Amino acid sequence: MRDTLMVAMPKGRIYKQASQLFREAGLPIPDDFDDSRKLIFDVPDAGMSFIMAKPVDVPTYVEYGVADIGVVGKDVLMEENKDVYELLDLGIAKCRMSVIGLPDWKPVIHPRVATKYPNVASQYFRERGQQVEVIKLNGSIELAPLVGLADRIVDMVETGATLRENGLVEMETMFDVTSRLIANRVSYRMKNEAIQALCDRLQQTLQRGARP
Ligand SMILES: Nc1ncnc2c1ncn2[C@@H]1O[C@H](COP(=O)(O)OP(=O)(O)OP(=O)(O)O)[C@@H](O)[C@H]1O
Ligand SMILES: O=P(O)(O)OC[C@H]1O[C@H](OP(=O)(O)OP(=O)(O)O)[C@H](O)[C@@H]1O
Repeated sequence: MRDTLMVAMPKGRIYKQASQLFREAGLPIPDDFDDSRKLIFDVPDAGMSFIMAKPVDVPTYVEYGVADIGVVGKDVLMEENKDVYELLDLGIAKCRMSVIGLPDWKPVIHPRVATKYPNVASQYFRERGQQVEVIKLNGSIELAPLVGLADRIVDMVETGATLRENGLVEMETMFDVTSRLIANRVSYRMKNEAIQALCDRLQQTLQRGARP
């Protein structure tokens, strides 16, 4: 097995906060990674390499052991349901998963629910004994109730700006979301010392309150 610790980082909105947290923990991600189009970065001094993945793909890279550890939102972790260890709540990229609708929405027998998270949504309504038809979309989810594609949506809310600007309301908060550190099951055993050391450094940084 490789000695280098391979870390799957999500591109996009989590990356900025995750890379800042890693740096605060003394794990040297060079600044020039931030604006680069490169997908693999080696940091030999730290014995680490980073791969830049689409957020939804991070659990896949970790499950297959291409990456030993990864950073991913709890939303994606629940939706993808991969066979990985969840090691640490990093407390970054905070938002929430909610059921959203138009303010004048009236209950219907078999509502249509549009979402990027069909597994999470299906499970949520199933557990509540509510029969719904889940429609998978890939973005601009708030559009669906506005144009009559769906009665409700399940989506992320952070500032609430998207809801306000589109005249939608949060009907139920399903769960809070932050980013998590995850590990491949075999790597966790074979590289336990290195993974545990990294985990400890991140945890100490979080406890120092350097991060939210
Ligand atoms: N306001 C927000 N909306 C959506 N996700 C958020 C928000 N704030 C934090 N997050 C976190 O960021 C992750 C999504 O990051 P990002 O938007 O960069 O990726 P993405 O969903 O692949 O985006 P896109 O498909 O638009 O490129 C989510 O999994 C979630 O954990
Ligand atoms: O509460 P807010 O701060 O407005 O954030 C929530 C919005 O941000 C996300 O969309 P994103 O920007 O990722 O675009 P998308 O619609 O293409 O997924 C999410 O899907 C909401 O639409």
